[in-house]
Amino acid sequence: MQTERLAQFSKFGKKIICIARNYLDHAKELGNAVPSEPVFFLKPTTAYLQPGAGAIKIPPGCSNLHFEVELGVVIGKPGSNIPESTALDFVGGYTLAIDMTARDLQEKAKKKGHPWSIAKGFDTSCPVGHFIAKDVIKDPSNVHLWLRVNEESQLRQDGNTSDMIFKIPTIISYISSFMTLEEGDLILTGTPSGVGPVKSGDVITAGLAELAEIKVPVE
Ligand SMILES: O=C([O-])CC(=O)C(=O)O
Ligand SMILES: [Mg+2]
Repeated sequence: MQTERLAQFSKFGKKIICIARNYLDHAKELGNAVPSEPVFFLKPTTAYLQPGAGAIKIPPGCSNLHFEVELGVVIGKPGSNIPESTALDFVGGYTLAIDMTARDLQEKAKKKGHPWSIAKGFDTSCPVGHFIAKDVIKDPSNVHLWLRVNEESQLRQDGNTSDMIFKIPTIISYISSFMTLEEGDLILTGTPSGVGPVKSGDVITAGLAELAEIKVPVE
């Protein structure tokens, strides 16, 4: 049964494709230009940190590790050159994901024009929640995304997918014009503002409205 197979998306290891700068406030907070078409990068599947599977491990040489809470879209069937009009048919479900980023290593790479592979793709850089069946999220372009550090009363990230610059159909259509999407691929749709650093001993709690919540320690 497809739902059972998709529920294992983070174990059968397909692509993790991440959209960058998809929220105006986040592009601004890091001083980045607002993109005129989607910008994306990849994480290896070894970046997955399964729910409850332990801690985020700070990569070597990183002293500024940032969290980025994001809505993850799990692809349900293969496709390439997918038109926007049918793109949502390729969505198999959703998940909550954190795009952990070694911000200092990313800044260094940006300055040199180097790829972001280490900054974004180190082991444990993609903590995920459980699979959320497609019909549970009726409107993926209106979902509350939030993130808290430790027991702080103030949320660090408190956004809504309604603020995405490029919506899910555009993202799927654009990616699939270059790369065939496969069942079990995960697309991270970008982070809202409020990204910031965590250190060893912190605990990140993040959620998608009341639909999903994950608690991940940093080590
Ligand atoms: O590192 C960044 O700011 C790009 C990114 O992943 C995002 O916007 O979600
Ligand atoms: Mg991100």
